[in-house]
Amino acid sequence: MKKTGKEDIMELQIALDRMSYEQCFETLEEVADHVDIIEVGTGVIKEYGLGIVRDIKDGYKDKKVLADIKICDAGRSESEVAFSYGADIITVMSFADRKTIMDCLEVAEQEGGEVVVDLLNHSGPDVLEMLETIGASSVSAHIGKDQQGGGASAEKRFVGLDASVFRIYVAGGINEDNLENYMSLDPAVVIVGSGITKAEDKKGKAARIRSLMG
Ligand SMILES: O=C(CO)[C@H](O)[C@H](O)COP(=O)(O)O
Repeated sequence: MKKTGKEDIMELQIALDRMSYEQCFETLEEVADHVDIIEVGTGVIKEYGLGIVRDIKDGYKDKKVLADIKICDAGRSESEVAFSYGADIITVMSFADRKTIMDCLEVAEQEGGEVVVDLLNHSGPDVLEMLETIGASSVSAHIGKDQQGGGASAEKRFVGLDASVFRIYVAGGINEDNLENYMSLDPAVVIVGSGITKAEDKKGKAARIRSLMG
């Protein structure tokens, strides 16, 4: 998949994290109409296995499903397995070996899928240059759960990240009140987890965030 430009419509990705199998489906029943991509979170996959990715894809065939498997080694086999369970998109960490990331990209190309390189804690100019060189087109400007509240803005944390080079996903404690802070990165995809899943009215919250995205 190649990078996208400003002509594309910004997409909303719901992140299903720290939830039971049943809660994932209950949440999707409420919010699916308002989201483009369903992320099956790392912890959910650790608890229920990749079978839940298959079950969600079976239930929501018209949505893209991202398996947030955060690959850091054995890129070829890990990505082959995730795609075989119906994932449309997988994740690999930017600190992984260049070969690991390249193998993920190669498998995705064969499968018609997408690889998002997660920039968590590792996003310097050398990293971005390497990713561009090897043909990675999607990256996630991700502020991790344990980094949130640190004060640094998304723009300051991801200096040099260019939306004309990469299809940018933004993630990390995003909600309707702070969404604006991430817009300077010119994202193609906004990832929201707890900002929707912890709300009383999840459907309303997803609709509101979607409307704020323009
Ligand atoms: O790991 C993630 C993305 O890679 C999380 O799913 C993402 O940070 C969204 O969750 P939250 O909005 O609750 O921070």
